[in-house]
Parts: sequence; C-alpha cells; structure tokens
Amino acid sequence: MVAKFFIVVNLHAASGHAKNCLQRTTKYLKQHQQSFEIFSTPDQGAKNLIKNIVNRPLKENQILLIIGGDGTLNQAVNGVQTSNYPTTPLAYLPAGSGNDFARAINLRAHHENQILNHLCHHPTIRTINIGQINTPTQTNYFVNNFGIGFDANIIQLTLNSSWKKRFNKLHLSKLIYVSQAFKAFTQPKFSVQITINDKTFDFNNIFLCVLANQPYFGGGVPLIPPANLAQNSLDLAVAKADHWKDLWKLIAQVFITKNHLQNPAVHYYSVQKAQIKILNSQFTQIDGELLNSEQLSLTITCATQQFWF
Ligand SMILES: Nc1ncnc2c1ncn2[C@@H]1O[C@H](COP(=O)(O)OP(=O)(O)OP(=O)(O)O)[C@@H](O)[C@H]1O
Repeated sequence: MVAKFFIVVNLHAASGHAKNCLQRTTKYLKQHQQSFEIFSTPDQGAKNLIKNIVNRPLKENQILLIIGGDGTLNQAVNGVQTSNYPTTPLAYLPAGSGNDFARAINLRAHHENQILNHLCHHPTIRTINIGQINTPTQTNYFVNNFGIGFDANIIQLTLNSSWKKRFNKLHLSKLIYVSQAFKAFTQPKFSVQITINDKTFDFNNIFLCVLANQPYFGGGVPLIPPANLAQNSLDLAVAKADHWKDLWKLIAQVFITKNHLQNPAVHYYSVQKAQIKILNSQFTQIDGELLNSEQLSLTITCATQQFWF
C-alpha cells in the first residue's frame, strides 16, 4: 500500500497542457483516498527540488511521482543521481510535448488512471539504463540521448521560435524539428575524435554525433531504432552529409525506410563507454535541452536509474 505520493509537476510542460494531467492525477488520488503533496518545478528546473525531497529521505512506501516532459524527467533523474540516495526510484507520468522516454517504455500520455492504478495496487521497481556524461568539471545524466551538432542546433533554433507553441497546439511537435532541420544543416560542420575500447577514430566534416539510450528524438522520430533502455549499453551514431541531397536521403530513410544506419555516411556503434573529443566548439543537447557546457572532452558511460511502474 502506498502511504504517500510526492508529486513534482512542471506546469509549463507541453505549453501548459501538463496542468490537465495534474488535474486528472489529483482527481484519481482523491477518489482512491491516497495521500499526496504537490511541488511545482521552479523556473531554474527540478534538479535541486528533487534532490531535497530524496534527501529527506523517502520511506519505502512513499512514491516520488514526476509529471512533465523529457526535460523535467531529465532534471529529476539528475536530482536523484546526485542525491545521497541515488537508488531512489521515480514514478513518471508523461505530460510533455515529445514524451520520447515514455514512448520507448510504453507509458502512454493521457492514460493516468491506468498508470496510477498500477502504482497504487501493484507497484514494481524496474532498473533502467541511462547515460552518464563526465567532464573534468561536471557530471550529467541522460535518459534519452546526448547530441552534438545538428540535433542541438535544431533545439537551439526552435527554442525561441513562435512555431513551437503553434505546432504544440496542433499536436505536431515532430514538425517543429523538421521545419528547422534545413536551417540547422547550414551550421558549420565539425570534427570529433572518439575512443571506444582503446581504439581511436577520427571523424571529420560531420554534422551530427549522437549517443542514444532509446530510439526516439523530437517527439517520436525513430533516429536510432536499435537503441534499447533495457540493455546496459548506449548507441553511438556519427553522420556526415556534404550536400543537401545527402541530408534529404538520410531524412527520407529515417522516416520511410528506417535503414539510415546502413547508409555509408553513418557510422554506428553499440558502446558501454566512449571518450569524445569535440575538436570545434558545438551546441550540445541532453534529453532535448541545451547543455550549458564549454567542455570539449567527455567520457560517456552507462549508469542505472530505478523506476516505479
Ligand atoms: N517554473 C517554470 N517556469 C518556466 N519554465 C520551467 C519551469 N519549470 C520547468 N520549466 C522548463 O520547462 C521546460 C520544458 O519542460 P519539459 O521538457 O518537461 O516539457 P516539454 O518540452 O513540453 O516536453 P518534451 O521534452 O517531452 O518535448 C524545461 O526546459 C524546464 O526547465
């Protein structure tokens, strides 16, 4: 029996639609005489709030429930992992615009009653693989992906775009990214040096380097189909495209034939550890949020996060 839910909600997720998810959640919990307390994420993000809640610490029959999108979940995982109790499990209700982690783990948005029913009556803990990025000065964790170049450029371009709200209203979040893809492609190409199992590879003139923990990006785009949250590994892809027509071909392969990882312009590896040196400063993204880091030398490994289901 769950004694209490500690709910952390990002009311700004999905351009404010997360409020509806919170309403349905509290309605269910009241109907089922469950005790709960609500915390809204501050504008600087949920990481420290989560860390403080976890450090209380929580009792075994108290559940920390996150309501928000992939960005909020990322901050929650980073809060747990850097707390005094990093094995604390998280429960999650997807309420963002993209919900890529939820898609990968078969948690359906707008199905709060079903998820809560399971959490209240048969809560089980599952260990999920996550990515860990170490630099000389900081450690960050990701649940979905970490990208250098193209995908981070798209996020940077959509950040202040008025189209984001319009597309979100129409539930067309995927199109936001496609609409900015060609602009992002005009950004200067870059070089990386990657070391995997003591072998070093040089990649020059690339437009994207991504490490993925699950297949989806930007609201369901199947960027890395073989990536699997259940495996203790991450999928690394490096992509080159010299001309617009190469990019068109890759995009068509991503959306239609889904065989883009076999394209000779893409190098693909399954890794447990990789060291990456970014040779020209680039935008980087972590779970769909720009990563505020000037670091050009990174070590990426696997870690684990416990989840309530
Ligand atoms: N109180 C707040 N005020 C303003 N922004 C906030 C606040 N709390 C959180 N945020 C920001 O809201 C942003 C969006 O969150 P989130 O990623 O969860 O939703 P989303 O972008 O709609 O979903 P998805 O990432 O699944 O597409 C994050 O950058 C987060 O830092």
